[in-house]
Amino acid sequence: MQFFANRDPPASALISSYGKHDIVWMSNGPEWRQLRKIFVRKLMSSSSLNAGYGLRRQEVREIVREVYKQVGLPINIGEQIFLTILNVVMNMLWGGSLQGEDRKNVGVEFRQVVGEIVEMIGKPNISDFFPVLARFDLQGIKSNTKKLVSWFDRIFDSVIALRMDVDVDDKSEAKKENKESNKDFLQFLLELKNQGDSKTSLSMTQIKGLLLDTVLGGTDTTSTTLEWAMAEILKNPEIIRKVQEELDEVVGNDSIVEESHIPKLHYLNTVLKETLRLHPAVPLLVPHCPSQSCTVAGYTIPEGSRIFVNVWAMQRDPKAWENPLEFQPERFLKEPGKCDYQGNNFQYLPFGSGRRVCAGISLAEKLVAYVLATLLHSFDWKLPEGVKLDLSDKFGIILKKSEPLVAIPTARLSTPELYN
Ligand code: HEM
Repeated sequence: MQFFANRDPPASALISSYGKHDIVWMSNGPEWRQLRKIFVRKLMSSSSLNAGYGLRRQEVREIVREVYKQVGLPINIGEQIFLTILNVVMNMLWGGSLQGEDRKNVGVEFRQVVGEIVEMIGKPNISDFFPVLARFDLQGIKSNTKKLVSWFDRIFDSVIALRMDVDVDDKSEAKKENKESNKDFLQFLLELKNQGDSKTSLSMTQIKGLLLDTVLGGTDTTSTTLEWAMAEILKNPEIIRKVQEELDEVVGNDSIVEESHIPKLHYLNTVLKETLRLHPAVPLLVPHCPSQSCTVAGYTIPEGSRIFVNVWAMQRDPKAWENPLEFQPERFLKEPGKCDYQGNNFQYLPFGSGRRVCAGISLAEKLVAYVLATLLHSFDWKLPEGVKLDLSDKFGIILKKSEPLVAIPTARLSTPELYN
């Protein structure tokens, strides 16, 4: 329903969206359509995703090398996965990634700042419920969010300044040609800013809004989903056996997983669907806001209300799902077409539905499956001695595990060269 395509950002999100100059929080209208079109066409089209495979592959090989170095030791899986996803996202945005010591040190700081911003956006804020109190910022949510966003702002300023410097210095034909074929998202956005007409031009604020959307929307969601998937798999030895059997059949244990294998990994794909059913990364979606009063199932929804769609509860509803609390990937094998990620079935909406459906589904689907397949194909996993698996969650706009998942990897491929 198009009435529901609006947003009503809380005070914290007004800051993290540079004043609604981004895709996630901007109201439905021509400016939002333009930003979303740029994002989807430039970053999420099949040709862009195919062109970016080399970079994703490089980062996935890096996590394999990192984990291999720590075989036999307990590792924080969510942290490792976050660093990989962050590098993939940064590569797409401005062609940079964190390597060596920075991968760990700066990457961990990034994770902390992303986590804190997400926490500020999800935290109930008195200023949102009683606008007369907004200027007092009683819980310090606005001032905290400002501090966190300025951390990102400094990074964006420095990559943008560097890019502009390079542009001024370097106008040679060869370099221009090279740049044309390797244009990353930032380059494309800066060109739109400089060359676009009044309809297509972008402001610097919108550019930063798009960068922050991609970092915030793309990293914590995907890495949290992967951490849940690994936790559910570790709890169910029969599931890990089936996934590895399929991997050995499709990939073989003298070879490495490639993204082209993913469509053939039917069982693994159902494991991901089931993970997103029980642990939807964004359990209440991003709040919607009807642009006019309307009636839904006999209830009047007044214009301007803030609507939370509880997909967490819908995806556990016993009227819609058999044994809803059990992790049973097979349920998706019975009717493979029944639940897609586009929100066509209202019992299953992990990415939302309609106009404001997640703009990053095509990347999320590829990346999550590729990382999970690689981790389970390259390693066996077990919990440290005496540790009990904890599957409780922590409320927030992103539904995270309350305790980080720590597990011990063992190598399972035929030769050490496959870990290079
Ligand atoms: C498993 C991973 C992911 C999940 C579960 C997820 C889920 C969601 C959900 C539920 C929404 C809100 C939909 C609504 O309000 O109806 C959303 C919006 C959005 N997501 Fe994702 N997401 C994921 C990954 C990504 C990635 C990788 C990116 C980009 C790199 C991304 C970018 C966005 C953007 C830009 C929006 C705002 C769309 C709009 O308001 O028009 N997401 N996502």
